[in-house]
Amino acid sequence: MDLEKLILELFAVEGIKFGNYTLKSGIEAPVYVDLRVVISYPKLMVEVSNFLWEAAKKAKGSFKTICGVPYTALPLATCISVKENIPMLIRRKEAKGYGTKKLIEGIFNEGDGCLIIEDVCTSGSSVLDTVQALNSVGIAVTDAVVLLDREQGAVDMLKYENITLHSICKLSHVIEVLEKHGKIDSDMVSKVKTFITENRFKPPSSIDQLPKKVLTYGERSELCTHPVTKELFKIMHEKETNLVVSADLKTTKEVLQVLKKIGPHICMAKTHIDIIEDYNPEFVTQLCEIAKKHNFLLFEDRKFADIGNTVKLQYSSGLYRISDWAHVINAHSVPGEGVVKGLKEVGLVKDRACLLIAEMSSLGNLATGDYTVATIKMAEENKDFVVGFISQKKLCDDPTLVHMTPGVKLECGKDSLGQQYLTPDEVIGRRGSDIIIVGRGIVQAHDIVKAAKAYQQAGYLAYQQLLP
Ligand SMILES: O=c1ccn([C@@H]2O[C@H](COP(=O)(O)O)[C@@H](O)[C@H]2O)c(=O)[nH]1
Repeated sequence: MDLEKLILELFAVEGIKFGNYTLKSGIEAPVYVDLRVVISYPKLMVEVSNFLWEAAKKAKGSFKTICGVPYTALPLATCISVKENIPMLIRRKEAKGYGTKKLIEGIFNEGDGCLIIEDVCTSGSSVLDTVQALNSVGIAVTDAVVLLDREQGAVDMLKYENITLHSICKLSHVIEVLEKHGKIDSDMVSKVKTFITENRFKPPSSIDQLPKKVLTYGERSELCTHPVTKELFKIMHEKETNLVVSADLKTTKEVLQVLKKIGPHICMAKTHIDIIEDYNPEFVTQLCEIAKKHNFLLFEDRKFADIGNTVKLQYSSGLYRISDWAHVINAHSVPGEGVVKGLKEVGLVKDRACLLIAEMSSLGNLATGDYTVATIKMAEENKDFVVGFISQKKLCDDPTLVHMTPGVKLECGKDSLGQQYLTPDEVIGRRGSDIIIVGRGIVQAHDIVKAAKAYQQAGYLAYQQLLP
């Protein structure tokens, strides 16, 4: 079967449909691709998998196994595995809560290469989720093959993560073939073409794409109009640090002791106030005194995630009265813009600031793809209060928005509960984030001052190397 015939068959079984569709992201689209239908047409499924295997021959990296992106590509990978006698791995969407708790099923050795099999790519985020799961158990991925590339940014997004995407056909070719065979008219062709160009996901800035002149923290402070970011960049510039410590300790004494010792090396201290067992208002008074003395800001990592009215109360009232002392708080965007509006009603008059959680460091988290894109938009539309992101990389080029990255240690790795660590050099130097957030790497160190200095130096050096 040639490619043209394959496209016509996929259209005939309604794997590709035209009309008005609302996509998962809420975007209205004139075309809908749902290749789940192929499992009902075994011969077609075999044809699709043959095409995928042909594309796999273009892979530059070597691979010993293949892995289909769940769920639609699982049967396609199975067909290839059986026909080509190549071992397969299965990625569980959630690690089992019982038995072996494996995230990746199948036999492999650390360092093995794996080829990703996918049916359709839009932003590439589903492929990336599978890559991350494989990487977390030591499997390397360099290439992915996909039947249909919707041409909405997946190639660039994956390239940014060092994955080469090989597609069998692109959406623009599909519509040309269908028009040629009288299946759709020219109006539909131009609608789909417009849709493709207007709905492209942009990859985050990589180091090669950073503006030629990287602004210094001092210059960024000058550009900021929000008092918190103005102050934060000024502190970072003056103290020569992009380090935030996460003081995740259970007693007021421990938190205060740590901050007294490492205060000179940080630009901000992050708390989880509800971890503290002997909380009292006097603690906050002392916290503020230390912050003032050592010139750092306070960030309560409360991760608000409720309707506007509730977060307003949680922020202003209760035992902790967070808005009275925390310069910065953060929120999930999952409830919609109401969460920002509610927090803003409390925080704006006090010159407080909010970060939106656009990405997370933990394995298998859902803050990816369209969710991250929508979160960036929410931040950009609320810049009077939202001053940046919790993210794993730089997400937008606006120098007045700050990117803060948790999950940092001097060596890459993970903990037993899904936390994933990147190095300061990777986070600041390669991924273009502004701030490293370090918890256990410092507070559980034998010598916390020595550890804080090491993180301060590593983070700041990575930043300096970006400067012209
Ligand atoms: O995606 C996220 C968001 C927040 N955190 C928080 O950062 C620290 C990290 O602590 P480590 O000891 O360095 O792992 C912790 O307070 C988390 O709640 C995160 O890790 N990932």
